[in-house]
Amino acid sequence: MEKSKKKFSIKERLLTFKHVFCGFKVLWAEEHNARIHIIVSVIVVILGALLDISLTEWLIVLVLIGLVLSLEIINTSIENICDYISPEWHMIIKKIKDLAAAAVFLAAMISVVCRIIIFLPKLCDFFI
Ligand SMILES: Nc1ncnc2c1ncn2[C@@H]1O[C@H](COP(=O)(O)OP(=O)(O)OP(=O)(O)O)[C@@H](O)[C@H]1O
Repeated sequence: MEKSKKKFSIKERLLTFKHVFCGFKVLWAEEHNARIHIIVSVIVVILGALLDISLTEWLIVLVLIGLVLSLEIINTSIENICDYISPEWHMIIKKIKDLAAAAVFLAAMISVVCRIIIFLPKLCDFFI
């Protein structure tokens, strides 16, 4: 049925969460880089609570966690599409996968720099 003619259903909306959890399950099971991002994110949130970072700092930390994890999910999705349409080596597939990986790397590096700016002075105050 055409999407615009479908009736709105809360049950169907709730069922979409099932697909979301399947996505997270695949990510955790198949993507080792994503596991590292998730574990580091949990550590950063715990550190944020322990070091009592400000509201603005929380917003920056949380937005960057969301950005990096979302890009990792999109990267995984792109990799899967590539593997499906072209299991053999291809120059264009290489370009597509490298670009998607570069997007995750860029966000992860910006995130690392912001975390250093936010946490390093607080960690120094705490330990010194
Ligand atoms: N079919 C292909 N054709 C050309 N190059 C490929 C192909 N598959 C993988 N590559 C190259 O190998 C790299 C790693 O691809 P792979 O699919 O193994 O991702 P990965 O090891 O899971 O990487 P990531 O750490 O970004 O998740 C790609 O960035 C690309 O340069």
